[in-house]
Parts: sequence; C-alpha cells; structure tokens
Amino acid sequence: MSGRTTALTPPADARPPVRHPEAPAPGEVIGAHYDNCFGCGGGVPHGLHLEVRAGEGVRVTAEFRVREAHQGAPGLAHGGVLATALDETLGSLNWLTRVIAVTGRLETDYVLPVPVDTVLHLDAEVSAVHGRKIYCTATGRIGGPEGPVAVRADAVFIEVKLEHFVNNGRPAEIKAVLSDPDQLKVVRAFEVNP
Ligand SMILES: CCCCCCCCCC(=O)SCCNC(=O)CCNC(=O)[C@H](O)C(C)(C)COP(=O)(O)OP(=O)(O)OC[C@H]1O[C@@H](n2cnc3c(N)ncnc32)[C@H](O)[C@@H]1OP(=O)(O)O
Repeated sequence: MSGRTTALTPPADARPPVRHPEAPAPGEVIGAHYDNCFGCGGGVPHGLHLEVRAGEGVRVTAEFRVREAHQGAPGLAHGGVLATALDETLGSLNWLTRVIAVTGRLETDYVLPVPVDTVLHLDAEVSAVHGRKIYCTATGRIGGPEGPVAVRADAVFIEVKLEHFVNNGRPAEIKAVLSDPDQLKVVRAFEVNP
C-alpha cells in the first residue's frame, strides 16, 4: 500500500499542465513573491530564504540551507520546516502556470534525517490539472541535486482569485502590499491571466 490518499490522485479526466508563454525562462531565478514570506522572503531573519529557479516544462528547482534556527532535534532540521520548504517550492510553480493557487493538501514523506548546514536540493513539478485543482509533487535531495531523496511530498493546490488574499489577509499587510510598487508587479503578473 502506498499510503497515498485518493485526494492526491488526479482523476482520469485530469489534463496535463500548461506552461504560461510568459513564464520565467528555464534557469531564471524566480524572486521572492513577498518579502515577509517565511519560505522565500528576504525580510524574515529566520526564514528559509529559498532560492527558486524555473525549470523546463512546469517544473522548478530550489535550494534551502538548513540553519540553526530550523532545528527540531539537536542538529537536525525540524520536520515542519522541511514541509515548509516543500510547500514553498510547490507554491513557486504558480509562476510557471501564472495561476494563483494555495495549498489545499500536502502529504510529506520523511525518508532521511537532514542535519543543520545541509543544502536541500528541491525539485517540484505539476503532474495534472483538474478544474481548480492542481496536482503536484516535490522531492528534496541531500548531498547534491542527484543525491538521495530525504523528503518528498504530494500535494493538491487549489486555484484562487487575488481576492482570496485581499479578503482574508490582515488589513495592515494588505494595505502595505498594495502601496508597494515592487509588490504590485507581482500582483499584475497574475492579474493578466484570465
Ligand atoms: C502570488 C503567489 C502566492 C504564492 C503563495 C505560495 C505560498 C506557499 C503555499 C502556501 O502555503 S498557501 C497557504 C496555505 N493554504 C491555505 O491557507 C489555504 C486555506 N484554504 C482555503 O482557503 C480553502 O479551503 C481553499 C481556497 C483551498 C478551497 O476553498 P474553496 O471554497 O475555494 O474550494 P471549494 O470547496 O469550492 O473546492 C474547489 C475544489 O477543490 C477541492 N478542494 C478544496 N479543498 C481541498 C483540499 N483541502 N484538498 C483537496 N481538494 C480540495 C474541492 O474538492 C473541489 O474540487 P471539485 O471541483 O472537484 O469539486
């Protein structure tokens, strides 16, 4: 038994993902979507500071160096932090589809312990799309991009409108984002998508 729940299995009539024509070119670094994001933002001292690159197709790669602030057990990365790294990498796939989607379900497998100072080499791709549901998978390898898999995830992201954030975010942060020209560029990149 794989343990994979049916909610993570694309239905038979799911379709393949489509790379947006204006997606970042393969190899291009995808900047942080929000400076205060715990996963990718430069403004969060103990954040993951994930650096994500666009790949071929609907795929991204990322690197995350585990630091002391990310420990669970002595000298080892916290499982929740590793899940965050997987989640953030999967969330970055939004840039390749130009569809805004949030995590609905994230199932993680922890295969190997990940010591502090390790660089986790992450790789994520969309496998299928069905309506608003985006099925995707990610792996995190240690010892190099071709090293053994330490963590992996299957996920379903759900497409949402920009209003999801505007209506649910704390007003102070929403106001700050809407008055920041750099942040507005991020918003506009997604607004053009029908
Ligand atoms: C600008 C770039 C931003 C990038 C951000 C990336 C950051 C990293 C990713 C994250 O961590 S996002 C933050 C964590 N996630 C959340 O906060 C989401 C919280 N949940 C919600 O807001 C709602 O539950 C959600 C928008 C996901 C769904 O609510 P809806 O009312 O829109 O969904 P609806 O009930 O209409 O269901 C639509 C479809 O999705 C399916 N669905 C909904 N929730 C699901 C779920 N949890 N798991 C699997 N499938 C789900 C549902 O079965 C249905 O499938 P069908 O169309 O086939 O009927």
